[in-house]
Amino acid sequence: MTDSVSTAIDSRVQWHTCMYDKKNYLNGFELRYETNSATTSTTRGISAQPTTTTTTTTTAQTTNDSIAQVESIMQMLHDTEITGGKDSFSKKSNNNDNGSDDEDIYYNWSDDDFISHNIGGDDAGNGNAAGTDATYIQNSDQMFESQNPILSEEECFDIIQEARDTIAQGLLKEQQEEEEKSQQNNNNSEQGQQQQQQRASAISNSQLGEARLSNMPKTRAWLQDTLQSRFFPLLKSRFGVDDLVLYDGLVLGNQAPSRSQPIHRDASLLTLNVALSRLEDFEGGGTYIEVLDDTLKINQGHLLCHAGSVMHAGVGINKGERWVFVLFVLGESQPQFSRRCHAQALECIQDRQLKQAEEVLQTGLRVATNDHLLHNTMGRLHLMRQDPKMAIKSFQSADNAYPVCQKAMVSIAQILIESRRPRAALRRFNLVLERINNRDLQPDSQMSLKGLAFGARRDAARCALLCAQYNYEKQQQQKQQQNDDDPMMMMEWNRVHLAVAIDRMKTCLNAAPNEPNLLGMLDRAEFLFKEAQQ
Ligand SMILES: O=C(O)CCC(=O)C(=O)O
Ligand SMILES: [Fe+2]
Repeated sequence: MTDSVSTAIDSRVQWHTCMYDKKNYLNGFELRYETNSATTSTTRGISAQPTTTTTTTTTAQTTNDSIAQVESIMQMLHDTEITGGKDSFSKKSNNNDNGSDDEDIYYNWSDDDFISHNIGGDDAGNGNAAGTDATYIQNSDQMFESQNPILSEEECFDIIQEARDTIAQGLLKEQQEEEEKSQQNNNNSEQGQQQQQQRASAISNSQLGEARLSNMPKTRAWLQDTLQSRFFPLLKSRFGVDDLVLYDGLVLGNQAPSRSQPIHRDASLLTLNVALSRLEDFEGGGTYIEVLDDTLKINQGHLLCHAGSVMHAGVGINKGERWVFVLFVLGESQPQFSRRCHAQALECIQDRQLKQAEEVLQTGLRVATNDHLLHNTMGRLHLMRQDPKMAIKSFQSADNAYPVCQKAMVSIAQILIESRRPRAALRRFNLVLERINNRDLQPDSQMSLKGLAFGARRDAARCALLCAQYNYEKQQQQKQQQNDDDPMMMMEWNRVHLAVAIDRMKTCLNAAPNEPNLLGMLDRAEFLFKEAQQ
């Protein structure tokens, strides 16, 4: 186990030293985005998995030794990031190469400088909204938004400018490499020339993307001062931590139309998000906070900061351009074992090293019993091993830890459908839809919520239809046999549940008019409903 984990770690360490290598770069991108990974496709994927590795479905016993090993590897990763962060971003003496002679102001932040958003879950402590590292920071159940700009218009402009150049250079480099490759293939052919023209126009359209701080020397130099004078004191004033190290940062640029990010937690203890564009520069956008089910939109130069483990997503825009500056900050004495274990487990799963993945997940759960992402991924792992019972247990733990997200409960319902238990599945879908409470039908609701609710309504209706059909057939048989067991009860069930199911199908048809499956289901449900009324 240790070997494979070490190999994976080597490749991640390498990623930090080689930021623009595309493969590793994407790898890092995925690590930054730890999403609620229990999805429908995972459930459907069961039959596609090789069966040779699925014979042992028992839970591997994690020994104290392997826990210690995993923990020491995670600690090593943390130390590497801390050292890397200090090397890249800490202030060097006489370093003022950002062209500005201004003495920066050492702000004294007070509560009045911020609007705070309570993300603490419900009164019973459910929700785990600030994540498992919350105990390390004060006010972890709050997100803070600055009342005033933290960066000047000029500073925002300069950062965007450098990010644009960095992204364009990256694209250019990529395209040159591709050109070299394709030139070898179709030297001077007409097709080759056409491709070159297409590439040239792609550059002039200034495709946006993300620029990493490691490729932005000017912004990095400017940050060495600004971190100490503005950002770290600000974070200390809000979260009471003073062993902060900037580990990584990016400038994200979106051009309309752009899609929302997946809901994720960051690879950070604390995250700073500074708006570089003015609100009037785009439509849509903002940062969606899952536990609030709300999108926070801040104006140019303003800042939003939160525990990295708060589930959130940058929202797509439908007009204009939106730039944000995101800084990922670590606490030197907080190695964040659980999120590191999760990231590691995802890599092991990707490499189909399921046993290793389980060991790492179990180690994470030892230190963070309430980490919903660890439970979710454990559920996925059980499904890959064709162990639906254990999967349901893990998804249930994920749901208990973070009932804000409905994906774990939907996964349970889907497992129950596959196990031919539509009535039990329907109860889970009902719970999901009760919790969503039609929020997805609001005009500004998130696409991900819309998608999840659409699926839950459709599948709930399908389950109700299956049960109603069963009741109907039973009633018909009993009529023939003149054996009056209790058809009234069954018809009462059909009346109540089909009415709800028909309503749900109609709601789905509003979003997907003329969808043939839904129309067929609706037809059948209306017939059964009429029969139940007689
Ligand atoms: O676009 C935003 O507001 C959020 C960006 C973000 O969450 C990220 O890049 O990790
Ligand atoms: Fe993020």
